[in-house]
Amino acid sequence: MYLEALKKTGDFLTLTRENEFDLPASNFTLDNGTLVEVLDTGVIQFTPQGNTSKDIVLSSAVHGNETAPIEICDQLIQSVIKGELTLKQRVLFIYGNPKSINIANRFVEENLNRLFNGEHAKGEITNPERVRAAKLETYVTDFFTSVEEGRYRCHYDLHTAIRGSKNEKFAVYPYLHGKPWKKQQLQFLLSCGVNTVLTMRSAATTFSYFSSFQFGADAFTVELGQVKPFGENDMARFAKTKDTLTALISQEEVKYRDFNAQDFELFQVHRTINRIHDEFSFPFPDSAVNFTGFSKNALLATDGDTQYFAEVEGEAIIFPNAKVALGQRALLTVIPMEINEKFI
Ligand SMILES: O=C(O)CCC(=O)N[C@@H](CCC(=O)O)C(=O)O
Ligand SMILES: [Zn+2]
Repeated sequence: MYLEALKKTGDFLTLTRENEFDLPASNFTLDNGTLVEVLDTGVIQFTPQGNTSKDIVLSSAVHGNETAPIEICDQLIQSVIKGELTLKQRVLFIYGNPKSINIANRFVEENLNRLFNGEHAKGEITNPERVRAAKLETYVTDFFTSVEEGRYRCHYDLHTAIRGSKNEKFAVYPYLHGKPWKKQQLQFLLSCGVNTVLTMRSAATTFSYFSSFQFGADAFTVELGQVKPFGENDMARFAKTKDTLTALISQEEVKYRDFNAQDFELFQVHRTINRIHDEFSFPFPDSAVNFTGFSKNALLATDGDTQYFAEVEGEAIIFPNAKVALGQRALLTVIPMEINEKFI
């Protein structure tokens, strides 16, 4: 069995990579009383001894080539198992797509982050990502619902972006269906080094939307920088994120700075452009970074015979990707947004 090696090294990432699709469940208890439960490959749950008030999900490798978040979670998991970091809260760590880590690709057959909130079960298709999405939904559901109601829930799904970005770190706030946005969450993000937030205006099939919508968790997709292979991440650039996550899981209550609207750049999604045709292109080069703004009426994308033009002065591009599967999101555009009374 793998437990003896895991207890010694804390290296759950290697264990996950050696078992791309399945790993038998097992558990053990650390000297400090924390229960460690391996639920599956890439899924490990920690329950500290004594009272806890928060249920925290930290996911990475939903896209396998986004390595910096994987390295951050690897460091956190290792220090917990080695007894160097004592938890004060329940935590579920998830490496989303182990096989895609090994092949250093965004996904194996289908983008995992388009399969949550039940999307994995639609249609006749079966593939590794659909199977995994169903399992991950179950693990998260059990994690949030196996304890008494009313506890605090959050889920930070950590990513890095394909392109460079004017604003290096930014977070996607899933659509809240009219519920208020939380200033305290902006403060948490700022402490992570993330001062830029995009608010979504519609439901999605992302992992963060799933936890937000189904469980009322404070949930975000957090973009921490640009995609790089293992060994090429400058981990100093992620120190604030790692320190803030460490505090979140190892303290009873974390104090953030007082809220100041000027610390943030907020955007709202203006529109989503899906790729419908094989012939889909952007007029800008691959070097064009996220948050590049366009003049009103400038061409943004061409899909078959349809041309999309900027509708608003300064409309800015996020996640342009002309190679997505047909029917999927090829571009988001955003416009600035004020912090108003809908933030509490
Ligand atoms: O850089 C890119 O093109 C994609 C980076 C990435 O994986 N972003 C997430 C955002 C999810 C969300 O909208 O909350 C994704 O596309 O899945
Ligand atoms: Zn990603």
